[in-house]
Amino acid sequence: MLERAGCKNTEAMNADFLTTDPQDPRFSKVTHILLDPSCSGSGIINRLDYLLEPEEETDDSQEERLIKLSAFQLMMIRHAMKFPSVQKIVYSTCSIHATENENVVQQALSSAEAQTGPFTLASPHEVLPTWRRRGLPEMLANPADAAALVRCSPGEDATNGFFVSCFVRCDNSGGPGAPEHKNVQETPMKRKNPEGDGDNASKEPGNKRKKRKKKSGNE
Ligand SMILES: C[S@@+](CC[C@H](N)C(=O)[O-])C[C@H]1O[C@@H](n2cnc3c(N)ncnc32)[C@H](O)[C@@H]1O
Repeated sequence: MLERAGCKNTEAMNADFLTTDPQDPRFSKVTHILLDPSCSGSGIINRLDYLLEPEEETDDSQEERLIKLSAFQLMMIRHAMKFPSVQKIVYSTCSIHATENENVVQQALSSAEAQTGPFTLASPHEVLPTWRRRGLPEMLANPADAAALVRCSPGEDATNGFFVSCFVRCDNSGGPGAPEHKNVQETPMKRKNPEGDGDNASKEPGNKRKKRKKKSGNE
């Protein structure tokens, strides 16, 4: 796949990212990390879904699965933040659930690794600025951060459901490289309805569509 994409300066590794040592000299020049980890895949619209019998999945079991996935996703971001030269980390999912999206981003921003980096969200003008649908403000400690997040809503954006965020290491000095806002707030998680009950989420057809066969993740 890398070859087909024309990548010339890449080396594929078959390894568990969480077991890689950020201090390994091989990674000392890693400046950018693209993290697209396993997720629920709830944003993927399968046009053949209607042929399958919906599998009963209780709200509790779905919630439990999302919580497990989000804990893993958060671990991946926190691990990425430990790489000494990393300047930019893009975290994406093909999930429509705030549990795997805004909530993970919020927890990552409040993590010890983000404070140490320090890392914050890239400014909205650096993250697909012309894309209209942004994150869910009501799921974030600082609602203004929603503008830095990108959402794609199946059925509304002619796409599958997708979510993109971008963490950047900020300049501690407050100099030209410093981002406009810092992520120093603790996380008052708004998780009563983690699937997003705000303006954008309530319009997401993916939240309403019929239950799909349970998958372990979109791997
Ligand atoms: C959503 S898919 C990525 C799809 C990829 N971006 C593409 O376009 O083909 C998630 C991938 O993360 C891999 N993955 C899950 N846990 C991992 C880990 N701990 N270390 C490395 N890769 C992992 C899965 O095997 C899977 O290939």
